[in-house]
Amino acid sequence: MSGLSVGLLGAGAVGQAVAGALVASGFAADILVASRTVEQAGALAADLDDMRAALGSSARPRECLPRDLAACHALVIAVRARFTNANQADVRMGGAAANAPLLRDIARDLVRGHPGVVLVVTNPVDLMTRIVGEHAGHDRVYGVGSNLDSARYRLLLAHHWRVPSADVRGHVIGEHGDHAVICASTTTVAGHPPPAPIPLTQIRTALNQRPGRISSGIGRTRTGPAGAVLAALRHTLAETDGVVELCRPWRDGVWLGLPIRFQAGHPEPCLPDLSMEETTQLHAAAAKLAAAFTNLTADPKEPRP
Ligand SMILES: NC(=O)c1ccc[n+]([C@@H]2O[C@H](COP(=O)([O-])OP(=O)(O)OC[C@H]3O[C@@H](n4cnc5c(N)ncnc54)[C@H](O)[C@@H]3O)[C@@H](O)[C@H]2O)c1
Repeated sequence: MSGLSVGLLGAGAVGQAVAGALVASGFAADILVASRTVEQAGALAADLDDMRAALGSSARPRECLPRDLAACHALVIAVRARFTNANQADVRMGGAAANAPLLRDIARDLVRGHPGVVLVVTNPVDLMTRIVGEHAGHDRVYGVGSNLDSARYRLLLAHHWRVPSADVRGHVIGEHGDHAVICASTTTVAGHPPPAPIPLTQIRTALNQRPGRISSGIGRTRTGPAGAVLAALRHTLAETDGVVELCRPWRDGVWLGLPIRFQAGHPEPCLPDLSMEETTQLHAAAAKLAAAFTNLTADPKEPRP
């Protein structure tokens, strides 16, 4: 058990799964939960306490007000504004207008001056992470999403080739959404080029359909994202060295998913060599995110930082 404290804002599906993973893994000593209401936060803290007692874990979960998250080593933002998502395609973008003002307020009230790492989960995560990073003027803000896409990609390929998923190396970068870029040209299996061409269309379709398939069966995706948050915490808080795909600033101020190499918590982007097609796709993702961000900030309700 480390002496780390992790603050969680948002006690919904993802927040619950992240909190459960934190208690079960023993990653953090203190787990602080805040949400839209103190009742929600208190209910999750009580449920986590039951888990802690059943497991004999020494983690200390407790509810708090959002302002009490200010001193945590890491703050995980998994809130979602109330809205109905009418998007059939580009589903994550459907939350942009509703979530942006909420994230801007959180950036101003909680993230500005926060001493620790800040992980943003709220979708569309590349836009929301940029809002938080820019409005707070905080340089340790990361968005979680491309590492989940990458984990799913490696898993799908491992199933396809019937190899252990740990043998598959490869990244999904760019947007955590419809403009995700599969880095097929640098994907390897057990350190070698793939045994056969990657069935890109099939894999892309499976990646696109996976969240919807999970949500239609169990309501929301939750434990997959929780795993991605925990992996991000381990790297950003210097518990593990290695590469993880997270949303960070790229070119011209655009934030998108990139492989980041962490050494003792220090981040260094490490973009692999891209084929011409992958380069074109990454630029298209950046152009889409830049335009979407401009649209959001052009809204008079969403002033520029
Ligand atoms: N980046 C990823 O990989 C990924 C994966 C899954 C979900 N998500 C996103 O994460 C977000 C959360 O998803 P969910 O399924 O947990 O949603 P949810 O609706 O189940 O939970 C959202 C929680 O946020 C709380 N909340 C709302 N406004 C708040 C405020 N002002 N202060 C504090 N808490 C507030 C709500 O009370 C609720 O508990 C969504 O935007 C979702 O799209 C991202």
